[in-house]
Amino acid sequence: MTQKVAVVGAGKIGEALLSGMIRGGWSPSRLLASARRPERAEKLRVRYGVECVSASEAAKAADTLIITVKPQDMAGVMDELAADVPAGRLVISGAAGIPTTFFEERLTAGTPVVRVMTNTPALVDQGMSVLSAGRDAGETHLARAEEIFGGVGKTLRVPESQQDAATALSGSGPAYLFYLVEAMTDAGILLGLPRDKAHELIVQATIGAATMLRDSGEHPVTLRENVTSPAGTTINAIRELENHGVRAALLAAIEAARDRSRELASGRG
Ligand SMILES: NC(=O)C1=CN([C@@H]2O[C@H](COP(=O)(O)OP(=O)(O)OC[C@H]3O[C@@H](n4cnc5c(N)ncnc54)[C@H](O)[C@@H]3O)[C@@H](O)[C@H]2O)C=CC1
Ligand SMILES: O=C(O)[C@@H]1CCC=N1
Repeated sequence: MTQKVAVVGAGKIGEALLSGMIRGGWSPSRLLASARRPERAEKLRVRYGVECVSASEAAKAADTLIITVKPQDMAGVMDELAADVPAGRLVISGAAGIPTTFFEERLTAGTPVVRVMTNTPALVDQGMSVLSAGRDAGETHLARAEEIFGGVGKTLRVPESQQDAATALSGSGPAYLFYLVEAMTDAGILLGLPRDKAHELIVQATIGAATMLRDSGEHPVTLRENVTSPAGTTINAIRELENHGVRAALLAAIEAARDRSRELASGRG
């Protein structure tokens, strides 16, 4: 396949994708990157052997153009490159909130657009990428996006109406889990453990629990019940979590993330 893929906005997510594609066997000669800062471009060149060009050059050369700039920068980038995207090329947006119509309105009529919400575990090939087709994108375009994002983890197709919810759950999800690990490590400190030991205990418990969630086929409630002995230690902790409204806090937090995604869509930066 001679397809060329360009990543415009090679920050955290853009770099995760580029590095994942290279780990997955893509030749750097089939990849292009566009970064705003020259030192960033140089770093990508040295680290991955990927050629760095302007956004508009990337748009002209790529069969598939992936745009991973911040939602607030998306209008500016599209002003810069939309006219340079040849008809029929695939445009993939990795931005939170921004709907496919935003791109369709700015690109040549009929340009296929796919919206993807990935997450930072893509850096370790454990990403979760949620894909939706825009008006003019079909099976081949979704399959091409899946080929790229599937190299750095799992993919799932959803209707675009579910993208803001997916963003709140799996896009932001790693941050909530890191936050929990951080708070649980503090709890270890409170109980007198050294920080490095508390960290190690929680990280391994997290990896073990995540593996069970993925591989055991059991419902999370069953897995939790299996830990929770009658008159044991765990139920005391669960009572405190309920007393402090942790479940309600998570519902409210994830709803707030969904709402922010909607705000970004309406241009409220
Ligand atoms: N960080 C995360 O966990 C996730 C982020 N996203 C989405 O990915 C997108 C990127 O997020 P991050 O990678 O975290 O941000 P970032 O700030 O690390 O990367 C964005 C990059 O785009 C570059 N950029 C801005 N304008 C440019 C232009 N005109 N030409 C070339 N490069 C330009 C910036 O210099 C920066 O390096 C956002 O839209 C965000 O909503 C999606 C899923 C997860
Ligand atoms: O916080 C954000 O806006 C981005 C989108 C999902 C994860 N990080």
